[in-house]
Amino acid sequence: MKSQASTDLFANDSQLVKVLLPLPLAGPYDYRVPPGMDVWPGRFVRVPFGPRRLVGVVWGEGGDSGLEASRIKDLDSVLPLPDLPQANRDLVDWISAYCLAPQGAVLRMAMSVPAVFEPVKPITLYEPMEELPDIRLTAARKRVLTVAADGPARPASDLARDAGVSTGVVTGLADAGALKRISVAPGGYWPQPDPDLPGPGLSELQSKAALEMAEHVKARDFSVTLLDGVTGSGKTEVYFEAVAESLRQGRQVVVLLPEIALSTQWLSRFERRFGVAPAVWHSDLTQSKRRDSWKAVAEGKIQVLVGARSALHLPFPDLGLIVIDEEHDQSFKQEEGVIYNARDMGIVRGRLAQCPVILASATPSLETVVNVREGRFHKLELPERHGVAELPTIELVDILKNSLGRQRWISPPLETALKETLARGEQALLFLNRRGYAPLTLCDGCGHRLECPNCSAWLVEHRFSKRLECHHCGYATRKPDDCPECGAHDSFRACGPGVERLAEEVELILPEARAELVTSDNIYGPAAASAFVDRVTSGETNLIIGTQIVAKGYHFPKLTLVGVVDADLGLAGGDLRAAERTYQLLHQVAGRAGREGHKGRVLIQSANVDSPVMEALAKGDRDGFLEAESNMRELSRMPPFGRLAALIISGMDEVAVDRFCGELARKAPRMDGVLVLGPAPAPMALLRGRHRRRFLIKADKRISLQKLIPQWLNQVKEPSSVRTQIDIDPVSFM
Ligand SMILES: Nc1ncnc2c1ncn2[C@@H]1O[C@H](COP(=O)(O)OP(=O)(O)OP(=O)(O)O)[C@@H](O)[C@H]1O
Ligand SMILES: [Zn+2]
Repeated sequence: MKSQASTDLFANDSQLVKVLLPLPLAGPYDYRVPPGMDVWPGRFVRVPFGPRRLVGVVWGEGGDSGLEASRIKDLDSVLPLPDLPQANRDLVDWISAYCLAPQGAVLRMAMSVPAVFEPVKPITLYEPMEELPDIRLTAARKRVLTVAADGPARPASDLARDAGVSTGVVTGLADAGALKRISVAPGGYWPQPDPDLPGPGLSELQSKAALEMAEHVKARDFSVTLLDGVTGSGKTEVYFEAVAESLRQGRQVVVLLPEIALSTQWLSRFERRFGVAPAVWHSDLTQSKRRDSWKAVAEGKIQVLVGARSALHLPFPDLGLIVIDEEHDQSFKQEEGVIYNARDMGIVRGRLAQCPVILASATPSLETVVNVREGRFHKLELPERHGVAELPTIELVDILKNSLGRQRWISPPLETALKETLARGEQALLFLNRRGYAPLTLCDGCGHRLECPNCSAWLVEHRFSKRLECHHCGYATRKPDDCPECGAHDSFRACGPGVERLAEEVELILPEARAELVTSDNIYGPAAASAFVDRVTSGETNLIIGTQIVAKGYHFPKLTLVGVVDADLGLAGGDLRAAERTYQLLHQVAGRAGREGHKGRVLIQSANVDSPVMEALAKGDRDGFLEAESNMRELSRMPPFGRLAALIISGMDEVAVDRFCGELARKAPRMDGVLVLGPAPAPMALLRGRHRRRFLIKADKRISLQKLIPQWLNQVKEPSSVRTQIDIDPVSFM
């Protein structure tokens, strides 16, 4: 096989290569390179696979598969695409080995856009003629010509939109010879961000942090830096300077953000700093947009891309910087398919690509804090809010003492604070991390609870959509008139609050408030998110009632009060990180208050006001809290001081699942430094109709779970009706 650099021809024309296909297969397959075809590792190739033709990636030299020569098939063709870069291929191998996922399943994440690999139809663009023919010019036509005059060749639809005319006007101008038609391969238009536009004047501390990060970028070497700054300290503005430095170096940047589809304020801030919007990557994009973006990344035309965790797998040929914003966020963990953590794999990607990684957070994860403490990561601190803004005061409201009225969830102190805030013309946020009207509906007659038929979960009432929904599998049904258990009529009672029910209470106590519900049910894409931002900024909305989607990132100058309705919600499950996560979420949401000029106030309603997490929140003692958490984890040898993995065994046939679990339990590794817990029914013992059992494997740091687990699983044959999922470093214990 030829390497990209060398052009030596092999004497043997029938050389073999390994090709990895984006299928959940263990490894690559051998193929023969037909005479005259030129391939090397990283090339995208089309190959026969059974009756199908599939696109895969040349992974290396073949020939050790032991297959008979006659059974090895020829490569079909080479695709006219840039190579999948070495760092991406290394990342596939790394994730596969670390997460114990089939290589092909990992590759599929890098090839998630099928349209990239299909032949493309050219599209027509329009640009002005050098000389205008003598034609009749209507106002509409003039507008189109003005728009076309400044800018690149564009599709008719773009010109029509910018000129405020129909596309017919554009094509009419082309027919009349006033615009030139050019036919090009689709690819989109990628304006380049300008690093040298004047940024905001940074404070001394901000500049110091920015300079240091820029130095890491200049070094063109792997490093990890935690940008640890309080909410509203300007972390974004500061890491933008590292982005600017990478742009000056002519190298690409990827920024991972949770909930990118909702981050309209981030996008406009980027545009203010760099003159143009960045490329974005998330699941809301159309197929053609995804195809264009994928290709533009591969061709180096996209300089800065911001996206959800899947952006990590895009084929950046020359990555100069990786930023992981809100690094502590649990949504970086992918829980389906290949189970991996994009924060951790982002760091691996940085090492493989030899580029710096910046982690930004006001509430860094314990893992990251320990990595800083042990000297593996650098740390830069921004201990103050930008400008005159101060951190808000945080008060706990003991709901055991401030008894709530029947069917009421807003305590008297919170009610008073809300009234005062709105009366001053300021804004408030009521936070309750629960969608819908009520989390539980039960029959007053017999106590029967409405449950999902496919999951171990209660059905959640949604009054606006007039349905009962399962938040785990999406099952939805109308609320029955009669109890299916005892037949009582109209006997259902809603138990507990969701945000919809809170909105009802707000209407009762604050009828004048201009309240708005913000949950993933009503704000689900960029357009809805930016309309929401506009309503708050303009003051049309003065009271936000929202779930965790409003907890982070937003910056509303007049928002001065945050009320947390039920601070204990996240503590219920009691898993390893329940307290840490609660701290992070509540601190983030508290951080929305008082971000500009007006002092902020936060009221946290809890039945556990004496718990360490609530006390730490009220005192603003993040480091003390983390220290105590860290000590506890160290004592119990839990991550990051020990290793943890979970096995989730599931299937439709409960007996088969239990039998398989029993066999696994008998073969479970018994050795020093390893503890296997389970099998136990998962908290979600039934999910989408599948019965689920869990094993937890806890081990000392010196032990490789990547060796131990396959050795264990290989001793027991998995029945075809059962599925085993491996979750290394689990964050969800459901
Ligand atoms: N030097 C500066 N000059 C002007 N505006 C600034 C400066 N630094 C920060 N800001 C503004 O202050 C606000 C808060 O900054 P930013 O959102 O970057 O903070 P953050 O640290 O990311 O906060 P959070 O963690 O709460 O999201 C933004 O509106 C930002 O534009
Ligand atoms: Zn369900």
